[in-house]
Amino acid sequence: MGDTRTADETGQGPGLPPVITFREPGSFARSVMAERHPALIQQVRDAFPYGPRQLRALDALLHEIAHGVVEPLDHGSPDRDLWLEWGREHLGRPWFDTPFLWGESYFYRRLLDAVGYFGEGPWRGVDPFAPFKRAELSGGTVEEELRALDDLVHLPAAERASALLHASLWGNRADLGFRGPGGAPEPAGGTPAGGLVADDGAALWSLLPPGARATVAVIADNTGRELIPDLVLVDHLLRHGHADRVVLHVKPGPYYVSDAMTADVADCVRRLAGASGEAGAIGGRIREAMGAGRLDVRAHAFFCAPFPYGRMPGDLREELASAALTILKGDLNYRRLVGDRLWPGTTSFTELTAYFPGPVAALRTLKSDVVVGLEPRALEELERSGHAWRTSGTHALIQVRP
Ligand SMILES: O=P(O)(O)OC[C@@]1(O)O[C@H](CO)[C@@H](O)[C@@H]1O
Repeated sequence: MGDTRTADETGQGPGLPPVITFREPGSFARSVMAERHPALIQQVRDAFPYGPRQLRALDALLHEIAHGVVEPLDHGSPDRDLWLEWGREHLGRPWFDTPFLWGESYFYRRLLDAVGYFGEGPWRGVDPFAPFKRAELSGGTVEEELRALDDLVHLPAAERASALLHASLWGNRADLGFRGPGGAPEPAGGTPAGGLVADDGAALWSLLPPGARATVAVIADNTGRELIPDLVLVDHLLRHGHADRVVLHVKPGPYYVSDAMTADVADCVRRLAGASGEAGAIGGRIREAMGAGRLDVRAHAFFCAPFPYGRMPGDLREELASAALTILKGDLNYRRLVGDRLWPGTTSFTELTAYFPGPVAALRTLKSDVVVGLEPRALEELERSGHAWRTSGTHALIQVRP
């Protein structure tokens, strides 16, 4: 069957670089659908004593991805109609023909259907990724990272601020979806292996002068080893007057394995508050800030939608417009911010994000092909390195559009 979709429907409009799909043999996106997703289905299958219904549904999803076409959500799924609309151009086609962003999002939504997350049965509301999140939170690496906070207490404020910003940035490297079979190995802990390919850290701090009574929005990404340093940074912003109020935006449901939901925020705050030393003190202050409404948690449905931020609904746009700065964490948020396309690396970050309702800072380790805003010389050097710098999580960036 020929492709009868219009340029608009495929996202391959004139003048724009192609939208990334799973089609390209050897591409990173293809490896996600061909290897990472099947491995994840297996991991979830192994982590729970599911009944025959869930097991059959997981096997069917696995088979559908490899051999079938994209099927709609189950009858009775609360958002079936919404996804019928969102998937108008993709349902009934092979999974590998869908855009990377849409197909990946829909995969996670289908996984939730398969395990009965929205169903009427006993598995309703049981996060299929909870065992992985829990193991990370109680592991030795988090323990070490919490203890390391004691070393920062005596640093001058500016140095501490910079260290905490970088901890939040590199926390994005600790991504549960990024490990295990089908995922690139997590770079060894400790110091980052690569460097920053862009560093607008100074511009970020200049947008948050102490005492400005600003609201800062943080669009969170992963829980655990990423959300903990995010919360530590939030504490610093509130404590040192860089922000008067912080709104932490999390996902309304399980997504991309380790993405933070409200329950995960609660677990991370509990983990911090239960620790000794500086970590415990930060945990106590975060609890207090939440109780006083100085740290608000929101879980807007759009954060699990398969679209770039250019399509954000009016209420979210209005909310972000009122922030002095939106800090946007992680790789997927970056893809959604600039558009999941094969942009030339030197495309202007400022121009691509001009639509965003207010000043925005992207904090992201590089874990997919999309990157913009690089200096031509830096890009040349990276390309010459022969290293998988775009996808391996060894490099990171801080990009700001004031
Ligand atoms: O948004 P995050 O947590 O930084 O990264 C999510 C991620 O691991 O998932 C996708 C592949 O599954 C990639 O685009 C990206 O690297």
